[in-house]
Amino acid sequence: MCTQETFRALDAFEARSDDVLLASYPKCGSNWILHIVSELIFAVSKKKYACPEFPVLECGDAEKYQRMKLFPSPRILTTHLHYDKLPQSIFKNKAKILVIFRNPKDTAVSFFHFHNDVPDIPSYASWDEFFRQFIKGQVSWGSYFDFAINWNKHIDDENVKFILYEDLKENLVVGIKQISEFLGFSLTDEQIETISTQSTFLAMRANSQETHGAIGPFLFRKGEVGDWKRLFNETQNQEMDERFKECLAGTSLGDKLKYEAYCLA
Ligand SMILES: Nc1ncnc2c1ncn2[C@@H]1O[C@H](COP(=O)(O)OS(=O)(=O)O)[C@@H](OP(=O)(O)O)[C@H]1O
Repeated sequence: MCTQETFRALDAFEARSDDVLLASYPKCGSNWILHIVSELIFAVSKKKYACPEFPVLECGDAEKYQRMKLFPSPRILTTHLHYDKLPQSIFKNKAKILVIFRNPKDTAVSFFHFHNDVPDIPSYASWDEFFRQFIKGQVSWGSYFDFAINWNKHIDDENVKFILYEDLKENLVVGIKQISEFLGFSLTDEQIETISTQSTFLAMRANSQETHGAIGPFLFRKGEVGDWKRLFNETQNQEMDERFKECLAGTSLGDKLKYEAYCLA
């Protein structure tokens, strides 16, 4: 899905100031935010947002970026690339960036199920095997913690807004309002309510075959906070807690992730 040619071509990708980039480690909720931002754009422009390309910026053939030059604005781009691998034009041209984070334990569990549920991607022998690789950062798109450490340095950057999956679960209306304000949109409370109703897990899962094809039900699997409790054993909990402490405790992002609330049993 990410060839060397595509990566080389990506370096020359020309971002626009009205592009919206959704940056996240895999399984942190990028399809959720993509849906919300698409609906916000629809509410303000009355034009259904349709992306003719697979939305993940780094996936696809090397000619993809040429074709993308023809897309009307605003374009929504998603990426799982680490900060230092993003094309420079995103920063130079001041595209808006939403960075989506989710607690590392639920992220790992979601990632494991995705690998083992979806027929066309490699599966792991067991959860224990996946956990070992996840902690070492030897999974697709690398280490969750490296991704987080890099983004933590940019949490206060202009044109960047961090969103927490768990905050959205707690209060979707407030979350959508914040995203809308960050993007400079002005919507009524009623419009925000409508988008919120269409963006719940149940609503998105019910539509998932239509919106995402056969992969839909795997992508919209459970949508819960705390699912990690079913898979993590005591040693794995300790290992993840240690890693969090080493990498993120006391940082701005570490505080924002509310690890105590969401990751301690
Ligand atoms: N509306 C809504 N509400 C709550 N949770 C939601 C929603 N939409 C997607 N999800 C959950 O997000 C997880 C998938 O993350 P991504 O979309 O980032 O996956 S991917 O990396 O692009 O494959 C995956 O998490 P798990 O269910 O825990 O596996 C999805 O269910």
